Amino acid sequence: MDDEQPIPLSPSSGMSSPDLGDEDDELVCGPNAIPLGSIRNRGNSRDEQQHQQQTYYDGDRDHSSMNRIEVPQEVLDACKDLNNAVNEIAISLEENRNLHPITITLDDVCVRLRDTSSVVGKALQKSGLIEPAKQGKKKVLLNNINAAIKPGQVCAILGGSGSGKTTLLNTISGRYSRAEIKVTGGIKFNNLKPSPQLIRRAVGYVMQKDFLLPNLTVRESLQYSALLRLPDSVSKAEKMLRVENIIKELNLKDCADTRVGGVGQRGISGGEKRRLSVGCQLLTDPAVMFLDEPTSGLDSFTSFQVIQTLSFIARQNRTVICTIHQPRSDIFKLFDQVMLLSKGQLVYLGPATEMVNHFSRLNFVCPKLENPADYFIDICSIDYRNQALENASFDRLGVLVQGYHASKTYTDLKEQLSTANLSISASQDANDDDQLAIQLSSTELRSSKPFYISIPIITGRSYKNALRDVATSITRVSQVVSFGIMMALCFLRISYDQYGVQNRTGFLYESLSMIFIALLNCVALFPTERNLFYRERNDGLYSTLSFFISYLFVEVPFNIFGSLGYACVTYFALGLKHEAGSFFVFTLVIFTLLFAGESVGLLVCSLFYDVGIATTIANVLLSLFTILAGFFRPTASLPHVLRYFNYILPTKWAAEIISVNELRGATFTCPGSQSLDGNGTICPISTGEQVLETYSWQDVNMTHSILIMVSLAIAYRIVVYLVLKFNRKNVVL
Ligand SMILES: Nc1ncnc2c1ncn2[C@@H]1O[C@H](COP(=O)(O)OP(=O)(O)OP(=O)(O)O)[C@@H](O)[C@H]1O
Repeated sequence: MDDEQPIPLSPSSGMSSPDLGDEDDELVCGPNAIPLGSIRNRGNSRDEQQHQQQTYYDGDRDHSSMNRIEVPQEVLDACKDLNNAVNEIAISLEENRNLHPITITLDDVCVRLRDTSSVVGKALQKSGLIEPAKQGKKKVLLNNINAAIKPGQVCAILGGSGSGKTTLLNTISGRYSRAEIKVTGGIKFNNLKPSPQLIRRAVGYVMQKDFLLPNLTVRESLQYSALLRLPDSVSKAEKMLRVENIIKELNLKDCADTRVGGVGQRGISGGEKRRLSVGCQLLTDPAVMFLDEPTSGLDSFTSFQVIQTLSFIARQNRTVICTIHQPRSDIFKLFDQVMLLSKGQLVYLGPATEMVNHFSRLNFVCPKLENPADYFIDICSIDYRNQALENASFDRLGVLVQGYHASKTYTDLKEQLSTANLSISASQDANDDDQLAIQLSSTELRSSKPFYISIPIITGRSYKNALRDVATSITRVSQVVSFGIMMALCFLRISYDQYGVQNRTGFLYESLSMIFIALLNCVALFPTERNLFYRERNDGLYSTLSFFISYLFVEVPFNIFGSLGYACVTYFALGLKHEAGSFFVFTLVIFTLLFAGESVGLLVCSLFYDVGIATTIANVLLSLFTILAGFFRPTASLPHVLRYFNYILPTKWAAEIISVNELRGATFTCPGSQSLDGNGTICPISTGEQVLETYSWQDVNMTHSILIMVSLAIAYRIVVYLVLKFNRKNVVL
């Protein structure tokens, strides 16, 4: 490996930008002095390294003297020392980089959907009232897959839509729900049968979609990823060095300090995003990499570059498996092995270069000018346009599968698998996990970081991402404050006459809208963080609790600023009760409403992946929250079911607290026509208690209600935590 020559990552990289091993683009002094890739490419001789440094320094001195700038000898010495230290780390990292090659074998692997229909569902299906669910049919997703996938090669899983590519990739990488899917047969890594949990911790998996934080740069994304993925035994300097190395190896140098970008925000290109996602996984130097549709959504040139990158990383003794829809012909040539699937069956597994001959032997000759990948996928696909075409395509598939089973490639493979089987136990053994773990390097096996380490990292990352987006951050706080300004303009200087009664209750009711504002904010901002969290939790980087607490750390300050801003703007402009205690209670209620609204937002976003569905459901819920708060219909007059429901609404408690807070002890006048007697003596409402009585709030115990409101807000958040932790159904893998 040490003698490997660099492979240009793109056709252009060799021309316009320097190659991986290019001397000129390396810094001599600084944290990224000698990237690992370039050391490997040059060989590991320290003398050679020192010689190169000396040459550079000599050159530098000449240059300095040309410009008549005297660099003090101590500075040069210090620089040299620093550089040597960095090189020492780089060389030791490289020497420790001991990738253990992994061969993956699949032995009669079958994947079926479990019957997860409920008792009611089954009864309805039986009665014919509803269509039988796919699960109810125990659908076979993959049928008797046998394979051996070797290191140092790119194995591409090809097939039409729905042929089972992603299912196969997820099955091999241990990313499936046991409750939904039943896997039989042997999935072995170096003839060991590790548990899906160990596989998930050991392999790199790049999903179809890139989940990255839009306001971080490429370098920062990798740095945070390194801090989360690499074990604490690796020093921070080493982690950063790995990042620089990945930037270089994946040709991300030009965009290293560019923000990733997101919806409506310019950032790096789609291909660079893909490479960044690959880079995040490569940080732990995994011996096995899985990639689901790494070229999806990319133009053909960028797709080519991405597959070239995969070819490059596979040559570092890695086992690289990717699914791909329809590769163009020059991409097809980059694959070493191809697995062709149709309807969950293996139609071919072998070298890409052998495919044309194999299918020709079966009388399926690829036309000269046609892309072989297109041709092979076409002949395997099932044509459902009419019964005759469907039957014909199933017959053709039968011939292709039989032809593959009769081929020498298949016979050799079966022989290889049966020999391997003799030496291992048929069932998964805990020992296999231990043995495979020994074969993997210490950095390769990811383990969940304790919360006291992960929380500061995730929180720092979220803050950076949130504060960089100045417009969103300002909007987040100013939305609440702006609403306060609007309220202040509408209800400016509320008097203590009869109009003041209505204006007060109107303003207090409107203040409950805080719950909506928080919800809308959450639905707009949380999904990006959630998707990254799902991905990183799947990678086993940290726990739900760490994410949950770090989200609180980011959210609570925004809510504090927002509630204080709203209270300051409205309280004095409207002339509400001039008491410090009342101001504090009002602010606390607003804060709790924001917190509860955010909880509802988090809850629906955790339950429903689709933002549209989440928003609709949350809006319906929140309308109920405000309608049932008590301003329209007192709790006591509600039907029984709604009354109990009412008790678990923070808005009910918030409404009575802010009303009692403002109205208890208040007195109202009724000048002139506002009075019942016409001369201002008998007022329709003369005390705040009278107003409270109309809502049945006259006996409210403030301490009691505040405690319930705060407890409910906390309880909502705990429900959010439990849903985030246990509901993994909508998690996109
Ligand atoms: N959890 C599941 N529940 C129901 N059906 C499933 C499930 N997982 C996979 N399938 C079905 O299995 C088949 C294979 O799906 P898979 O996603 O593996 O196909 P694919 O080849 O990756 O397709 P595409 O290229 O369109 O992504 C499809 O018919 C799909 O509907």
